[in-house]
Amino acid sequence: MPDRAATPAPPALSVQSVSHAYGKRRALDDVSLSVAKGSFTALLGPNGAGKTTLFALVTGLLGVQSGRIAICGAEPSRDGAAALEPLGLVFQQPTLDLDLTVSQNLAYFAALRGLSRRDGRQRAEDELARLDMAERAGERVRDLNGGHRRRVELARALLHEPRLLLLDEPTVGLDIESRHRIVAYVHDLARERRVAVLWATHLIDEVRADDDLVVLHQGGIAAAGRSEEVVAAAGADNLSDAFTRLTRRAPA
Ligand SMILES: Nc1ncnc2c1ncn2[C@@H]1O[C@H](COP(=O)(O)OP(=O)(O)OP(=O)(O)O)[C@@H](O)[C@H]1O
Repeated sequence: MPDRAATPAPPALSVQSVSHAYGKRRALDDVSLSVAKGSFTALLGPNGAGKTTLFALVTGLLGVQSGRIAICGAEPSRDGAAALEPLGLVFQQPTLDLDLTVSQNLAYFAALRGLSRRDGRQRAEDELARLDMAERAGERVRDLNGGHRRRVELARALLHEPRLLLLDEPTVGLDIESRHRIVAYVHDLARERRVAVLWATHLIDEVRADDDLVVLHQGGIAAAGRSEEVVAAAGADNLSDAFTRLTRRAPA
């Protein structure tokens, strides 16, 4: 009998040798990375590095041209939409219905995810409470500020208890306090609730020394590892210096 205990669980996200081109424009070139359960992995890259393209491939918005992408061991391109079930998403652009209340937005999404009304309501209450948003449940999204809207999007992404959470530049346009709050909340999610997080950003101060880090530049991986190790390997004093060194080459 094979020893099942000896088989390690697959990572929450595995990207192997993925390349992608828009016509002749190569956006990703042989990218490999993985995100383990409980890891906060920062995908750090300047504008145009390929972060959004990578997210579009992982979420199935773009078809995989070459390489392999697996979510908790299942490949959407091979296993179909069911492979996307462990995935929670916060897109770069807000996608809430402004004319619905917070609760209505969450109830709609819970139904899409197949939760019963009762479970959906309970999950929404739990996530809103964790985000200090319980008292806003009955307000129209249009009346919320940007930071509160982002918290609702985060609650929505967590309703079905995803094992892998992807966030594409989720703090763009937020004030400093709201940014810090979201950054801290998602770090806690990874550490305490063991969610695997892939956080795309171009903002260095969102990355902590003990985060896992992938530096993407011109469609390729310029460095990867524990953030403090990437800094040391680049011979830099801090992540800002390391990032400057690693992304010095001018865009092609
Ligand atoms: N639909 C498209 N058609 C053609 N080229 C594209 C398309 N989308 C992206 N690109 C190009 O692919 C490259 C990677 O873009 P991508 O949006 O993935 O980078 P990014 O790191 O997310 O940047 P940003 O932070 O500006 O969104 C860029 O050179 C971009 O111009």
